[in-house]
Amino acid sequence: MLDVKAVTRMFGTKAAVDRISFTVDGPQFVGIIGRSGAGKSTFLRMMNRLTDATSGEIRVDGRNVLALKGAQARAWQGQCAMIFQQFNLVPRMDVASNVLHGILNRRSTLQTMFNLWPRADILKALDILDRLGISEQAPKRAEALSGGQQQRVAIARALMQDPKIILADEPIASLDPMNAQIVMDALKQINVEDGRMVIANLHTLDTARRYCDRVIGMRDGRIVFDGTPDQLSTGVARDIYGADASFNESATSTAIPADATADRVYADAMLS
Ligand SMILES: Nc1ncnc2c1ncn2[C@@H]1O[C@H](COP(=O)(O)OP(=O)(O)OP(=O)(O)O)[C@@H](O)[C@H]1O
Repeated sequence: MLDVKAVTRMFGTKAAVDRISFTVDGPQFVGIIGRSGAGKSTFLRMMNRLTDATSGEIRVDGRNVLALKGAQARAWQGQCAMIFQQFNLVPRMDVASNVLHGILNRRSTLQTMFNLWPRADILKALDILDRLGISEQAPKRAEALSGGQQQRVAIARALMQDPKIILADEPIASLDPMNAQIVMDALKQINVEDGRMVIANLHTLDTARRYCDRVIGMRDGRIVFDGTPDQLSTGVARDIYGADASFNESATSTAIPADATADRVYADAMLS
């Protein structure tokens, strides 16, 4: 489904991403970890075509999305929706309109100017907000919501595009542990229930271990680990982060309570 082949991005003489290759066969939840500057954001931005690659290919269902131009590139951006650490909502606009803006590029300028949305789209937006547990926030301004709620609005806006792939660049880095867990649960739910691939840059090991099917570790633009959460030992993590023997995992933790009860509730929710 996804085939990343020798993708490189140079900034001057420095390779921010250096010939990375990997394949993902199904709709997995993939976490990318690594210290600041490892190249994680640059990779996601290339995949979404916000940044051009210097060389390489990213094939999705056989098509090299890095070669798409103009309208085709914009259509691809709709199929791999991106969510960001800082939510990127329009703060003074109501929540429902923010969600509807996910399909802005499918509408005429006139419709947009008069804020005219087809009834079916409005109902779809409300359904998505309901699914994410925030439908009662629909009429409020986005800026009036908590960070966790705003990130769920951003996820709703992404879902409005009906994307195949969701790219999440440090989606919980600005959130407290409780909201971080709610947002990660929402992403996992979308991954499992809808079969959409999620690729998330994560800054904490415990989150990667808990939510991902597969973890890719980057260091200095290269992939230095590619495996399952079980294989992500402290020694491997130390390598990825380029740390010495004093490396302490808790330094990369958001301290989301990972106790047995929370895990069980989550597993039950997934199975029901
Ligand atoms: N527009 C740019 N111009 C020049 N250098 C850049 C640019 N964007 C990124 N870089 C450099 O590329 C390297 C990778 O940056 P990138 O943001 O992808 O890393 P990251 O792993 O996402 O880190 P962080 O978690 O801090 O965002 C860094 O050395 C960064 O300084």
